[in-house]
Amino acid sequence: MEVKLERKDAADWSYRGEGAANIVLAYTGSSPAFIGKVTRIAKKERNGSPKCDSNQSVLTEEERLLWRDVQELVASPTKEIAEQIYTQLVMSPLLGPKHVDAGMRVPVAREFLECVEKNVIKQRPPWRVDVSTFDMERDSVIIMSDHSLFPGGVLGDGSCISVEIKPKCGFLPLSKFMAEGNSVKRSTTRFRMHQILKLREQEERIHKAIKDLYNTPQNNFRVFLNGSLIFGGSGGGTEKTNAVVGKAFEDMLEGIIQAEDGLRTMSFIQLVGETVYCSRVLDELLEVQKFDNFDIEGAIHAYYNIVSQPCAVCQQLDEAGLPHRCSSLHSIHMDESLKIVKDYLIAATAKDCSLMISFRPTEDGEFGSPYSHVYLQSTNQSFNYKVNFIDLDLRPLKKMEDYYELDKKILNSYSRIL
Ligand SMILES: O=P(O)(O)O[C@@H]1[C@@H](OP(=O)(O)O)[C@H](OP(=O)(O)O)[C@H](O)[C@H](OP(=O)(O)O)[C@H]1OP(=O)(O)O
Ligand SMILES: Nc1ncnc2c1ncn2[C@@H]1O[C@H](COP(=O)(O)OP(=O)(O)OP(=O)(O)O)[C@@H](O)[C@H]1O
Ligand SMILES: [Zn+2]
Repeated sequence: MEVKLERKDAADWSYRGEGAANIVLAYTGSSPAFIGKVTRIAKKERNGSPKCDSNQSVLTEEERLLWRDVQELVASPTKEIAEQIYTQLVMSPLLGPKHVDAGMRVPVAREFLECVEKNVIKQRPPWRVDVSTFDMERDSVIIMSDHSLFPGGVLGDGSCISVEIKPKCGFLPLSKFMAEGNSVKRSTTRFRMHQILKLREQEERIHKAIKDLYNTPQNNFRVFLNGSLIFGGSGGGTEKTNAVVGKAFEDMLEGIIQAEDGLRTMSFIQLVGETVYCSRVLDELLEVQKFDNFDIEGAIHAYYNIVSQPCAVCQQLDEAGLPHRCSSLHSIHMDESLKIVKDYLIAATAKDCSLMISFRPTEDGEFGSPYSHVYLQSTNQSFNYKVNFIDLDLRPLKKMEDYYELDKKILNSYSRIL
């Protein structure tokens, strides 16, 4: 596409949401090229380095080794291109191309980014504004389909309702490289244990705002009606939102779920459950999450092999006199280390991505729709649905050290409540 987003285009983009690394804006203008699209713009830490430093070379030497069988990724001249190629060539074949949209890159003027940043600042959660801002060094952004809508927009009176689910890790690790003292990992999910740590850190930080913890469903579940958030927070975490609750949510479902007052929310939840089940999309995701079959307690040793540094973990375990079987991981072939870490990082992407599932009531006599169908027995209704994975970003190799530290922190915090 031969367009560049300039300052004059900024007014056509409105805030949709954000995570730790990107801000997402929805198009509200009238250019046919952008109708039904969102843009995903990289952020950088305020007063710090970008989440992805655009001045750094795209991949480090070790990362180029790790991804050597994906030549296009290794040869990517910019981070945006690398991200897009990773989604397209690594994650999409694993999760199914039908459910993955790598988007397209569109050049942007710095003035566009500056102007959009000013326009949306009031809608951003203050705690995200405090830590991150737009990365003004970027010269392109990703444009992709708005997965909370069906292409072609809202049909007739038919509304489109979407849910966003961040499932996180769906299996319990079995790796023999996990320390005996950490056996709780075999029976309790990381998600559950991590919530305890987050709650503790949150409590320590914002004691006075404790009631927000009850009122907001973090970043694991959101609902959009015709592209507007109606349940859940827009920026992740525990911020207050304008989204509706309880009775108001029930009322909003009126045009979509044909159930009696008071029963629509339950039917809607049934619809989501049924779709997740029959699309089998979580099974596909789980398979990719299971690429992590050494657990971070095993994979970290392969990481030290790759970066050719003495293993800080073995050193600590030895100094503490803790028995472990990890030394054997330092005598494996380099190719094996590369495979362990590559698979771990692919699994990390799959453990953090989200799913967007959109529904619209099936039109009478509709034939040849490219979308799948689901039948909601409780209301005798049929819906078209589509499923998309979002946020399939490449993890930097260096993050292996953070993963190991966070794992320890989660276990320490959990052991305090046992
Ligand atoms: O480590 P986790 O499980 O806390 O996941 C991080 C997410 O936290 P949450 O889902 O809220 O627990 C975190 O999400 P939030 O900032 O909490 O919205 C990010 O998605 C982070 O990814 P990135 O490395 O910044 O691209 C995620 O980091 P990765 O582990 O996926 O690298
Ligand atoms: N293609 C899309 N269509 C509709 N909404 C989207 C799309 N992509 C992202 N969003 C919305 O924007 C939010 C932020 O996007 P995304 O998860 O990609 O950000 P991120 O910073 O990469 O997240 P993370 O914190 O996991 O790193 C999503 O939670 C979702 O609500
Ligand atoms: Zn080691």
